Amino acid sequence: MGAHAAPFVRAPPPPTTTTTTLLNLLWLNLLLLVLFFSSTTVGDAESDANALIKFKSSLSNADALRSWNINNNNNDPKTMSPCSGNYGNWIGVLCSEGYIWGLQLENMALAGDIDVDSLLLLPHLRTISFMNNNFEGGLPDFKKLGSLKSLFLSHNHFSGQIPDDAFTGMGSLKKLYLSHNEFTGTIPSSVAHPNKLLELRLDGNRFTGAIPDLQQKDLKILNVSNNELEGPIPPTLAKLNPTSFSGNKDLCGKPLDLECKSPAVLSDPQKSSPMKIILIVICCLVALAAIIMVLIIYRRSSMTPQLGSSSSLKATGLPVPAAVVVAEQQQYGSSPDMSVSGNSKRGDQHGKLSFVRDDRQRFDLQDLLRASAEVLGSGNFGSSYKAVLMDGHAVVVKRFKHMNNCGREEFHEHMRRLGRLGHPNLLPLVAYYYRKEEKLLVFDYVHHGSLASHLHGNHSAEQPGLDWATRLKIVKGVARGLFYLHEELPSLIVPHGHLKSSNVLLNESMEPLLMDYTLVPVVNLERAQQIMVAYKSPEYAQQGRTTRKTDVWSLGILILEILTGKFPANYLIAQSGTDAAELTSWVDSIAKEDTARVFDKEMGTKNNNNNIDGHDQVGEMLKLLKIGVACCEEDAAKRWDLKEVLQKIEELN
Ligand SMILES: Nc1ncnc2c1ncn2[C@@H]1O[C@H](COP(=O)(O)OP(=O)(O)OP(=O)(O)O)[C@@H](O)[C@H]1O
Repeated sequence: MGAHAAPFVRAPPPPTTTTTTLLNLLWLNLLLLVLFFSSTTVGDAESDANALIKFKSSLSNADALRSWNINNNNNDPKTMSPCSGNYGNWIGVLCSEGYIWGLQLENMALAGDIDVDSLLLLPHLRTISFMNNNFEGGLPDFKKLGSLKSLFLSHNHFSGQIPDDAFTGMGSLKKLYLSHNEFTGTIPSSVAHPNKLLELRLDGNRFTGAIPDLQQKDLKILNVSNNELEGPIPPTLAKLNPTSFSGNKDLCGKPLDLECKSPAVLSDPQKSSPMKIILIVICCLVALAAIIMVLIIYRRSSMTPQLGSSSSLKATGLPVPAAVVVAEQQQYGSSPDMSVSGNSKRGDQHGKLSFVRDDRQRFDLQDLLRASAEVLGSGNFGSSYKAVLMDGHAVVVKRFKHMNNCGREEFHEHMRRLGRLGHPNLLPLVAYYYRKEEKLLVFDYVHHGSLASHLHGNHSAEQPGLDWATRLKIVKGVARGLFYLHEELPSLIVPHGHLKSSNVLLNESMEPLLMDYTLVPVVNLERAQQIMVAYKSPEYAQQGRTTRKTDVWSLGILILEILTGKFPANYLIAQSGTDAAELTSWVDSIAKEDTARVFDKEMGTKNNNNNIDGHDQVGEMLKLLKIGVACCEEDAAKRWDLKEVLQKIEELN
């Protein structure tokens, strides 16, 4: 018997008085420790819950916060506490390891007072979003929350002058969104204080005066458009996009094409007043002409019958664009009901789309339905339509039919979570519409089509075959987008879940954009198991489970498809829930293939001798092939993790 097994077989010697005392002390300490920890966790949860209840009590319309309730009807201790680990039991509460780190109370028609003092009782709170509500009055005193990292207050009715020191001491603030409120007066100079500021949005208010001298080096997004600002743009902002400054009274300097007048001219009232009067008269005339034009256009459009209204307008519903009806009739043989009833209780009332992004122009379902539309295709979840809005902007509306097991709040929450994501290789969600039986998700239209069509479609001058450099760029972009999803969504087992070549779109510079990502939590499980790529993985086939490495496996299949130009066998049999064995043998056949024949001929093969970059192209292609095969390792435990895969892909030339 091994030495360390001895205590279990040999009876311990009778304890002496000293050992008994020591043992008792040890037990006491242990007990105290356990009591201390349990009391702090319970205590924390309790005080967090109380803080939130206090916060809620100052709101005047908090119907949406019904789940914020300590005396929960069913007395379920889990839902009586705001957090369980990383999961928020109460709506809009973002949790990490049992602590509240964020409040995301958007689109909830909230109004009343924002009681910042009660939020002070949440020591881990770092991000607050009250976007798209009905809050009014002056800016609450958020500077009390000195460790806040993000503050999103856009699309409310906050008004009045913001105190100049409103953001003093908020050294950790990275994102500040105050767009589309009714703030007046000058922009507080304290916005220049948070030196970590990355994003500042003040557009759509009535700020006057000059833009303060923002010195933040890392400022990535600044938008002060559509205010009443004037004067020179600080030189530190000269490299930003001119649209960030458009729609103001009298801004000048770079990046605008307007030179600033010399101070002498500006300060001489004698010289400037006649000029000003002439300008004001011209502006009034232009505004009058514009109003008349708008009225004429409005009258005309209201007299024109709506497209498709006769075929599908229901008592509470909305019409379908005629183009869609015709296209769908051709596709299905009959016209499916595309009308969307507006009988829900909240943000989606009256056919309203819920926007998850602040940087997009708003439109509603009516605009979509009035738009010229075309059916793009019919996927496994439903159909996708392209709609060109009145301003020429093209969007894609995707109908999802297999999400009806997902509750309203769960869905809203998930969509808001998707709305927070932002990466150059992710197709961003713009807006969504919730109805029990079907959901609409709105994305930007991407002109260059999908990777699948580039790899397997007919090639022409407009769409030539993809060369090696482009394929490598695509692989890198896909891996980066996927890694970002994994980093941002640590609590999800399969952050993408449906990675395949038809779900990778290409923009005009051939950068890949991932789409149909992060849908596993809202798609009905049965449907997900039938069609989603994650459920075709070897681990799901063998053990009935997916893991964090399941997306790595899908990436492997995609890499092999990109390199060989061959379509993975079992995707051809859509919806059949085929077993993973087919894909495994597809991978095996590629791994065993003669290297001279395995690569898609269309990408050409250059070696050291004729490659101007001095890179051995075939050598690099072989390295990527090895990475692809390694990602497809059947045993998930042995499979590389995504970080490792990304590192290896980034090393390729
Ligand atoms: N935002 C977009 N821009 C351009 N084309 C798009 C966009 N979204 C989808 N498409 C195209 O519309 C077609 C239908 O897409 P959809 O996502 O409905 O089906 P799928 O990707 O083929 O299958 P699945 O439902 O399994 O994802 C595809 O050809 C796709 O490339």
